[in-house]
Amino acid sequence: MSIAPTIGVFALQGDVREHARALEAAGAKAVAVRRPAELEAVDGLVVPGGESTTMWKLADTFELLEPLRLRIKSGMPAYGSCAGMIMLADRIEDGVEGQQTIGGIDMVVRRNAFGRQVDSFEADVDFAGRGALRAVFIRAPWVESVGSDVEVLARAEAGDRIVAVRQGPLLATSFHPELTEDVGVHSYFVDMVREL
Ligand SMILES: NC(=O)CC[C@H](N)C(=O)O
Repeated sequence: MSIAPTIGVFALQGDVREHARALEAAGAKAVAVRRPAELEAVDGLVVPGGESTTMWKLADTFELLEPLRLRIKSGMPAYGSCAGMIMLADRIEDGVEGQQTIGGIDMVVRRNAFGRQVDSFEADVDFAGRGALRAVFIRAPWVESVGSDVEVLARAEAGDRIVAVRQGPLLATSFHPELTEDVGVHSYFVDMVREL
């Protein structure tokens, strides 16, 4: 039996508790990450749903932005949902002026992309070929384009929109699996952390 990996949840903003619960249900030990020393101690990190502009500003103020970039550059597994997907994108569209991300995934993510049509909706998506998963979208971004090293794991809107991607140890979804009972995406991420 493998030991439970310790997975941090970026906890300066966002739906931290929901991710912690899903991670524990998927067999990990979840801890809150608010400072660089806490980041040092984790095997992987979740960046939750919330508001990416606030996350960026708080990460900068609490001197966590550079440590996050460094750990991701050195190969720490990370998973971002919704605002967290925006935070893991190398490039964003429709950000506020000067908005920065942690980066790591070679993709362009459009903020609030679905939001212009409807603020919030649910849909079944086929995640990583594992069959239908109920996906909750809340003022969600979509992935506008990806680099050649990025694997597309899920699409929505009849295949038109990329809503889940993976690049090596980095995973991102437009939707919020932490808001449903299905821990499939968190289990997939916990397995990624175990493998690395
Ligand atoms: N539910 C969410 O995480 C929404 C993301 C938000 N629209 C942002 O730009 O950060």
